[in-house]
Amino acid sequence: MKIAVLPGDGIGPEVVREALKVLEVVEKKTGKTFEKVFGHIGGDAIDKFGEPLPEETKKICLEADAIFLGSVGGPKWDDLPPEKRPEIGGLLALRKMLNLYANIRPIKVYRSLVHVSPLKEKVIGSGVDLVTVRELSYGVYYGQPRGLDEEKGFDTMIYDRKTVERIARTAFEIAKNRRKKVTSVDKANVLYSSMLWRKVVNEVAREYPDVELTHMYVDNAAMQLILKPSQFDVILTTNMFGDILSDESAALPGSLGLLPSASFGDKNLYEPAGGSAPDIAGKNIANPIAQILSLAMMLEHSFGMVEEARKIERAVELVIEEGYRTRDIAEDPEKAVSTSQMGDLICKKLEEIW
Ligand SMILES: NC(=O)C1=CN([C@@H]2O[C@H](COP(=O)(O)OP(=O)(O)OC[C@H]3O[C@@H](n4cnc5c(N)ncnc54)[C@H](O)[C@@H]3O)[C@@H](O)[C@H]2O)C=CC1
Ligand SMILES: CC(C)CC(=O)C(=O)O
Ligand SMILES: [Mg+2]
Repeated sequence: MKIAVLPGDGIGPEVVREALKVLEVVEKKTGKTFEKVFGHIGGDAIDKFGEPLPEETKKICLEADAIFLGSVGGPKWDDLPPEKRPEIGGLLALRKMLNLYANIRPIKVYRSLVHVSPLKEKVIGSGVDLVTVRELSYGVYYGQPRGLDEEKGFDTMIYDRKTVERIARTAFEIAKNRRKKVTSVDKANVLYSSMLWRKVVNEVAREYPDVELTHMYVDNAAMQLILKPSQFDVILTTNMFGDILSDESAALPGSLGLLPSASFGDKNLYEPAGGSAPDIAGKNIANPIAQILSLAMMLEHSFGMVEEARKIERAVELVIEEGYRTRDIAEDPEKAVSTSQMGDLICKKLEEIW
């Protein structure tokens, strides 16, 4: 069992370190060992190799059974030409290389965090448990032609039938095992690519008569997520809309530091939904939970370790229930625990409940 570990930039190395501590507990308890091969991506790789996705990193990823990533980017590299930047030349290039077509971002609001949410208790307390299924390898982040000069910048949003069918099936399959509701989010009143999206999603829906499908325009969906988040079960959407709406969904429990993700393709990749958080990097205050829950998703989806994944989720929930908080979710920042303390607390709890 080989894992490519790419900590990346900003808070990436800090939160990956905590997740690997949790993996150590799993190894100790199960007697299974994972080979971890570390690689460089993003700004970290630019500084070391002069490019955001070096050949060595590609090789490490292709030889691994799963990829575990922190995050990339930061102000230091923002002025590089587009294709050399950590985000486009690093992360997006890696996603394309691995054909990562589906990005799964589940979010739950823990009961003990209801009051941390910026929303009123009567809105958030009614039960929020949703998953964004985001198309990850096409759409406006990849469409050609695209270009930039002093006078003009342009991108192209393209979706073809095959791509929409594939991600729609992923969403319906996930919904089958949940509350059986898919909300497909598009902008089919304006965008041609969304018109095709909606048509194809309707066709795929016929294969899943037990799953209820509704369509929603993205502007309304952004509002409904805040107004009545409990109406959503599975949100099926495009690359850019999913990027935006999933960050918004992280605001429901109160922090991006709680939102994990799994991306499925030729190889699976696991990373928190948030970025490198340069505003808090290097201070040992970032929330490691998104990275730790991404680890749980990796154990479940890449290594079939479902029980172990549930145990990690339970340990996280119990530590939160006991009142421990990193600064992003703390009512009183003075009482917040650090990144490494939160990692230790989760490890200790995991050992206790194993
Ligand atoms: N997957 C990736 O590697 C991503 C990379 N980025 C890159 O990250 C850099 C910063 O981008 P931003 O727009 O600021 O997005 P961001 O997601 O890094 O941060 C947004 C806000 O959420 C907070 N936050 C994020 N993760 C947190 C955590 N674990 N604990 C506590 N607070 C957390 C940050 O402190 C910040 O206030 C940019 O270079 C951007 O391109 C952005 C999104 C995803
Ligand atoms: C480089 C970005 C597209 C990453 C991002 O914001 C995301 O995947 O959520
Ligand atoms: Mg994003």
